[in-house]
Amino acid sequence: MGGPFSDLTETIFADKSVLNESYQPEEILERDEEIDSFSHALQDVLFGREPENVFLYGKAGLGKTAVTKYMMDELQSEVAVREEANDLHVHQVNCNGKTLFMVVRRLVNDLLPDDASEFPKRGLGTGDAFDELYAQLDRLGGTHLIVFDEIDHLDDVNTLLYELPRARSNGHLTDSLVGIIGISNNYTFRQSLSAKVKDTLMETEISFSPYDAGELRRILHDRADRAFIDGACDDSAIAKAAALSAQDMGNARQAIDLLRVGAEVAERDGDNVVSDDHIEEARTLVQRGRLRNKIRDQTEHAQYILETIAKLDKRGDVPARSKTIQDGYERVAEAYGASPLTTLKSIQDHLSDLHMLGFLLRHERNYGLKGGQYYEYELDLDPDIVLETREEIIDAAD
Ligand SMILES: Nc1ncnc2c1ncn2[C@@H]1O[C@H](COP(=O)(O)OP(=O)(O)OP(=O)(O)O)[C@@H](O)[C@H]1O
Repeated sequence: MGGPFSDLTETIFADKSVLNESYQPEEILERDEEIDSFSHALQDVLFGREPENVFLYGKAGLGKTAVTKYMMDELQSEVAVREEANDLHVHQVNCNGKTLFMVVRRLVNDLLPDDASEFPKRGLGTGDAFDELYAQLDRLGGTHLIVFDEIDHLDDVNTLLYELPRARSNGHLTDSLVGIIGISNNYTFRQSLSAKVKDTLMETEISFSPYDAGELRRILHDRADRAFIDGACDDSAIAKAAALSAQDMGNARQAIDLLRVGAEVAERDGDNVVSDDHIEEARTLVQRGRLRNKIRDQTEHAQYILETIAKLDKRGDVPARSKTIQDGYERVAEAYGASPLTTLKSIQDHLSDLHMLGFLLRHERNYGLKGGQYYEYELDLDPDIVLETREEIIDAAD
């Protein structure tokens, strides 16, 4: 008798890692113009001059990170064979959830020699961290490109963008050159900068637009050729994954996810070719996965409220008024041993946030002759997803 794995003799994958999030494609497709502007902005690096600052804008999954990584690798190889070019150092920091001090400190710690002690978390200020950063950049010398991912999340971004580009002219840097690469999902980021920074920040802006179905098809074909053994993926499956993602934000990450999950479904079913049907099933699974993550990201009380509305939904008691939801919410919170928020207003604020985030539908009602209005709410997603996700969270906490 065979064990649980003994039936698994065949696989449709030649190299499944090609479909992983961490895979860096050797070739970037369909982004020639963006790569062109990027090379222009950075060309000074090859001549030992200070590069322009570069800001990349675009929604999720449009290739900003992949293009940046590709450009940095290409620039490194080119610098290696150019006499006029300085040594090139590339540093990367994600700004999400960090203060300016934390970001500068992170850069300092990445730059410090291995045997040096870390820059302290407490006791020194942002100015000290900048001084140490300049000292380390100069110690290493050469050209430094610093990639600030999710730069729009940084508090006090104006100080960063005022300080760093001027470090040389202000005499803080003498032996090194520095260029900033900022990545942001938010197209209005530039408008939010102070006038002083806007006027003086010399930068090239590159905006990444959503991929259309044809572009996504070519990106997926290229991946599929590497990921699958010959003939293991129908062209129509690729066209379907591309079309679905093009309709929904033109996100390449989503398209690749659909292909990977579709292939897993095919494997699970013992089919040796990935077809449209597998992609269709993958669509539901990927959507559910995304919703689960979105629910997990909510605060504890917002999750209690979602759970309450899911339970009301199962009983057929929706749409429901905020007072009804509050009553149910109090029971749910207490069942988890939490003290419920006490005011109706705080529940209404949560309901309004959850509506804005797309979890809830909101219906405006009138009191009739008395005049005045109120709202009723119901879930805009399958209540089972909410209840299952809550169970998973509780099980994991046990
Ligand atoms: N033009 C492309 N050619 C090949 N692969 C691509 C291309 N664009 C995106 N990808 C792939 O799609 C996925 C998402 O791309 P990437 O991480 O670069 O997006 P992003 O714009 O940085 O999004 P986010 O803001 O969510 O980080 C990655 O796996 C990446 O390799």
